[in-house]
Amino acid sequence: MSRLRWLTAGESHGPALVATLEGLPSGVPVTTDMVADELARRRLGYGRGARMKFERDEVTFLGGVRHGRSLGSPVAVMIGNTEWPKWEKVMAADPVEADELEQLARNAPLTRPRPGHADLAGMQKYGFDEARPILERASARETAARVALGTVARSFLRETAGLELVSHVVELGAAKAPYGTVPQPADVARLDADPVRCLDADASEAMVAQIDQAHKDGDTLGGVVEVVAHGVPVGLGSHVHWDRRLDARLAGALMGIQAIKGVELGDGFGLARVPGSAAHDEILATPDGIRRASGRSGGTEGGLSTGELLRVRAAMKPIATVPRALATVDVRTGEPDKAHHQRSDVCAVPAAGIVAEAMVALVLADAVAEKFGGDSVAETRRNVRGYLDSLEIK
Ligand SMILES: Cc1cc2nc3c(=O)[nH]c(=O)nc-3n(C[C@H](O)[C@H](O)[C@H](O)COP(=O)(O)O)c2cc1C
Ligand SMILES: C=C(O[C@@H]1CC(C(=O)O)=C[C@@H](OP(=O)(O)O)[C@H]1O)C(=O)O
Repeated sequence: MSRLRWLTAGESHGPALVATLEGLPSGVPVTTDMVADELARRRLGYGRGARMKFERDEVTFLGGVRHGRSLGSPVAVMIGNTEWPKWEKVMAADPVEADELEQLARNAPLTRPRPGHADLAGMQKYGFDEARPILERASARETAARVALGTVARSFLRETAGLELVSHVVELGAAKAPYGTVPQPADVARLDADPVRCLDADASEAMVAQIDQAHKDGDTLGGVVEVVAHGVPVGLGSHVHWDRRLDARLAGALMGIQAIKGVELGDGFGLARVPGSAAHDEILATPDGIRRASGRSGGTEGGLSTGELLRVRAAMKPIATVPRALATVDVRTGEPDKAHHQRSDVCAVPAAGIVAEAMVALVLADAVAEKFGGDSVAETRRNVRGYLDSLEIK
C-alpha cells in the first residue's frame, strides 16, 4: 500500500503554506530553484487574476533536503504568501482586539456566500457566521503547496524510472484542440510559452478569444487539461482491490483538485459511446516485442499500468467567483442578494494543468515507491531496472 504520505497546511492569506512529504528515499535531487521554477509555471496562464502578477511564492526548505539531495527524512517546504503584511491582523493566529479588526475593511464579514464555493456548506458545517474562515482554506492557493511536493515527486520519478510528465490544455470554454496530439517532454518550453498551454496554434488563439469574451461579459470559464506520462513501467497499481488500482488512485487525486468535476482515463467517457471492437488497444507482436495498436485505455488495464503512454484528463468547472455576481442569500438578514466578489481569475485552466501534473506525479511516485521500495534513489533505480530486465514477457 501507500508508501509516501503527504500533507499541506496553510490559508490563502496566511503567512505561508507548508507541505510535508514522508517516505521518500535519500538521494533525490531537489533544490529551491527546482521548486521555484515549477511554482512559476503554475502562476502562468492567460486569464488569471491580479494576485498571480505580484505573488512571488517564496520557497524555503525546512527539512529533509541537504546540499540539493533528499536525506530520506520527511521533506518539509514552506511557501511564503507575498500579501501577508496586509493580512497580518485579519489572519492573525492570536486574538486581536475587536475594535482594531472593525477598522479593517478587508475584515468585513462575508455573509453573502458564493455559489460554487465551499462558503455556504462550510459555514453551516463548521459553525461560522461568515465565509472567511472557510474560503481561506478552500482557496486553490493551496495548490502551490501541492506543486512544491509534485516537484520532488517528479524528480524521484525521473531518477528512478526515467519517467517524464507533460500536461496541456485540450479544451477551454467552447474552444477545443484537435484530438490525438501527444505532447512530448521536448514540447514543455513551447507549451509554457503559450498563453493557454495549448500545442495547437489555432486552438490556442480561439481559447484566448474565449477568455477575452468572458472577461468582457463579466463571466468566467473552465476547460479540460490532459496529463501524459512517458516511461511508466508496466505493473504499477494492482487489479486485486479497488484502492490499489492505479486508475482509481489517479482519478481520486485529480478530482481532489479544487474545481475539478470530471476525470477520464484515456478516452474515458468516449469509450462508452463506441462498440468494443473500437474501444480497446489490440495487442501486437512486433520486432520490438509486444506493443499496442492504439492508446485508448490511457495506459491502464484492470487497475495496472500497461507500460504504454499514461494519459488522464481532468475537467475544470468555470471559476465560481463570477464577476457578474450570482444570486445568493445574505445569511445575516435572510434576504436575497448578490454573491460576494473580490478580485478573481477569469480562467485558471492552464494553471490547473500544472497542478494536475503535480497530483499525477505524487500518485505515480507513491506507486513506484510502493512497488520497488528502496531507501536510496540508487536502490530504487536498481530495483526498477532489475524488474524490467527480468520480465518474462516483453
Ligand atoms: C489553479 C486554480 C485557480 C483557481 N482560482 C480561482 C479564483 O481565482 N477564483 C475562484 O472563485 N475560484 C478559483 N478556483 C476554483 C475554486 O477554488 C473552486 O471553484 C472552489 O474550491 C470550489 O470548487 P469545488 O466544488 O470543486 O471544490 C481556482 C482553482 C484552481 C485549480
Ligand atoms: C492565490 C491563488 O489563487 C487564488 C485562488 C482563489 C480561489 O478561490 O480558489 C481565489 C484567488 O485568490 P485571491 O483572492 O487571493 O486573489 C486566486 O488568486 C494561487 O493560485 O496562488
